[in-house]
Amino acid sequence: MKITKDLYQSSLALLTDFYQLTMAYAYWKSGKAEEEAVFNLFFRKNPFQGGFTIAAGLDYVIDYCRNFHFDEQDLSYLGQMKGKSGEAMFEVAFIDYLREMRFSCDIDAVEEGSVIFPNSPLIRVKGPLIQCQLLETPLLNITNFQTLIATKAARITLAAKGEDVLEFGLRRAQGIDGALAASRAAYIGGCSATSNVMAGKLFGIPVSGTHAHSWIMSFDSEIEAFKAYAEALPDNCVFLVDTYDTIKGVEHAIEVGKALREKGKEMLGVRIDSGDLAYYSNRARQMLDEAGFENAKIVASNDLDEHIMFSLKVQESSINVWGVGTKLVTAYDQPALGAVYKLSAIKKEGKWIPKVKVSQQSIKINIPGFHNVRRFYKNGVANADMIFLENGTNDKKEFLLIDPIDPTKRKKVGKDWDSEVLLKNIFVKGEKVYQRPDIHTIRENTKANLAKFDKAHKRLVNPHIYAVGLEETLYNLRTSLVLEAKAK
Ligand SMILES: Nc1ncnc2c1ncn2[C@@H]1O[C@H](COP(=O)(O)OP(=O)(O)OP(=O)(O)O)[C@@H](O)[C@H]1O
Ligand SMILES: O=P(O)(O)OC[C@H]1O[C@H](OP(=O)(O)OP(=O)(O)O)[C@H](O)[C@@H]1O
Ligand SMILES: O=C(O)c1cccnc1
Ligand SMILES: [Mg+2]
Repeated sequence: MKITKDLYQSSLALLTDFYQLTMAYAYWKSGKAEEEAVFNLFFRKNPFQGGFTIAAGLDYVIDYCRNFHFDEQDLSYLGQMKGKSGEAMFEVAFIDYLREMRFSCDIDAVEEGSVIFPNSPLIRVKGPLIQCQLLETPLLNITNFQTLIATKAARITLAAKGEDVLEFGLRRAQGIDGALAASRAAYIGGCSATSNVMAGKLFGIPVSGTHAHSWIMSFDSEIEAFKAYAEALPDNCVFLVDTYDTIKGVEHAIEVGKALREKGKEMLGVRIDSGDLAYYSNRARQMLDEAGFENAKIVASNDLDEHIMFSLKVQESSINVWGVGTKLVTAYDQPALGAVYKLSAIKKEGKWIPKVKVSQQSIKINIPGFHNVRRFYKNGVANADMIFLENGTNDKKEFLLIDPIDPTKRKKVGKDWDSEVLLKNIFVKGEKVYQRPDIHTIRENTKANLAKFDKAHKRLVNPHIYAVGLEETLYNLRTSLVLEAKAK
């Protein structure tokens, strides 16, 4: 995909918070830069008050890491930075160190399109402390947004119950980057196509589109406009019927549809963009069916989201293609996922030392150590996720999972149950070992992965909480580290 290279033609190493560089410098000065560390990227709450989250953004993360280096322009920019006293902020020897720095971390991550839950690691980075630190901001930037949008798209596609959702968000998206990443993530989440032509070109996403009111308004009458459009694009006729009067608009579409049919072409459908979408879609369906256009689709748009779509389904509307823009690509009801990136262990004299950040709020206490996630299935249905220490006691017959926030919530899973480990090897010592699936496969995986979960976790409001617990050994380690830290 090479989005970074195609868009910026340069290094993205400075796409970070300044404090990552001040820490990087201080790590280097104090001789800690090359100490080995492990960081985990995770979020604390499913977005949109939902019951699941869809991972996205790994492809960008891979490109970012592979391209990770400071080029001469970056270095001269850093070299000229001055502190308050007017002296150079960073020593020349540090700038030289950055020049030679090459990405050499191990990265394990859940694949794009995976169903994921709060507190589980999404990405685990192990490597020189300085590199792990510098990756914090860009990895969060990429993952927070794409995961959020893929999740919103998955909710919207669930509400569409198998019908096509077209992503129409470009005009309302958060800038150029936001639009491109949103179109990509929306496709991963389940949308069928985008109106964003550049996203189509860059990512290979199907592109689709109808026409706007301006097309109709540029003619003296609606019928003339439909006829001219049919003349120009006989294979792409979805007529927007609501510019003046939706019912008359459908009549005009039928008239032009009949003329098209005489030429051996078929009208694809109509689009309704205002008014009561349930009422008008049902009227349009009836009129189209009576005129022999049973296969013509009814596309609806106008500030749709999963809740309005759910309601339109309950109202038995006849909409069968959903155009969704603003509320999808801006993640309208929750503008950030809130994922974080925390140090969980550091190696001292060849030994991993687990680390916790203590907080008054137990939700903010991170999970220490070198951990991974295992998903257990019962009769093919996902049952619980276990966060466990990779080098811990994993040879038990059954595992006790303890909720990281409320330790009274516990659950047992059998070792012999079907299960899979969610973090996959992506990079080993800076070398990519992961074969990226193409974007269509990722989209299919999202659908297949969601199908493994009970519908109680997928309902739009008040979902049943899916169990994610710390394996007992890890829970005990975390508790003892917290008590130890509090005693300090
Ligand atoms: N039957 C329906 N049930 C629930 N929501 C609906 C229904 N029909 C339309 N909506 C939604 O109600 C909102 C209507 O918004 P608004 O009043 O701004 O549009 P409008 O007046 O119909 O059209 P416009 O202002 O674009 O001409 C939209 O979000 C739309 O998706
Ligand atoms: O409503 P969204 O989910 O964002 O979908 C995209 C919208 O963009 C277009 O019109 P635009 O909103 O530009 O103009 P309009 O609202 O006046 O129709 C289109 O007709 C949709 O209404
Ligand atoms: O193709 C469409 O119908 C379209 C594209 C962008 C925004 N609204 C509608
Ligand atoms: Mg609009």
